[in-house]
Amino acid sequence: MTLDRQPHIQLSSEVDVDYALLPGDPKRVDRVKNFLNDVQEITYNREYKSVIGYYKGIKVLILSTGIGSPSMGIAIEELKRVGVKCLIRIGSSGSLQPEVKLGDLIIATGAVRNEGTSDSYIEKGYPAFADIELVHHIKHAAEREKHPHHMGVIRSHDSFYTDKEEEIYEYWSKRGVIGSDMETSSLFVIGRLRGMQTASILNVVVPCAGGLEAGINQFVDGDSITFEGEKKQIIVALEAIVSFHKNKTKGEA
Ligand SMILES: O=P(O)(O)O[C@H]1O[C@H](CO)[C@@H](O)[C@H]1O
Ligand SMILES: O=c1cc[nH]c(=O)[nH]1
Repeated sequence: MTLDRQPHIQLSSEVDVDYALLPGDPKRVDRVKNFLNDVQEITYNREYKSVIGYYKGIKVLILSTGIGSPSMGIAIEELKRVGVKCLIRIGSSGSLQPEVKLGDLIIATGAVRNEGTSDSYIEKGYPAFADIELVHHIKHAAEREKHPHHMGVIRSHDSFYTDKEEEIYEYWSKRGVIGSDMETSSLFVIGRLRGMQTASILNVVVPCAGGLEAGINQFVDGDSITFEGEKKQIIVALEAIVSFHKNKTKGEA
């Protein structure tokens, strides 16, 4: 794989794939493998681990993007250069509303741009919002799975441990924001600017009332509720790709 090999993700256009799932954690890439056929491990450079496989006959790339928006931004740019068209983040998140429970899924329709990476591209007035067509397919897939899910605006941030975290969470919670992560807003903004279709499905691993460290530690240790949420998030993302693809290619045959 040397032709136009990208410096960080270490992939080239030889991957020849339209769809990518983007977890943050490289370990999640291995867990997605269980849902795919004909899996091929491709690269592992820095935080970027990639595999390719097939789900119901459709070729899908899984690439981890690490923690935070700078590494997400790099991944998007390099994926664009190798020809990927459609990106779905499968991330973990905190809840900002009591009805959004551990292991529930959040389908982000938009995201508050509290990260700095998208600012290096375009002024804050530019909205971070998901591709409506993809969201439609994700919503229907989540309904078919009968898994609790919530649609709404989330907040993407750059830090966990400032002196104002409680105030910040309360501020956005009161304004109806339902969850928080670190990459969704940059995915929506940079992806849109580069003409890609993007969406984000988040598995809630930190409860609304707090307990950040405990929540993330339990998820790392394989807590059953949040691991079930992760499985559902993977199935929903893959099923959404299948129906999106069918709809796109309808009438082409
Ligand atoms: O589990 P992932 O997808 O990495 O997502 C969340 O987890 C990390 C922080 O613990 C951040 O990347 C955040 O967005
Ligand atoms: O607030 C939170 C909780 C979990 N993960 C995040 O990125 N943010």
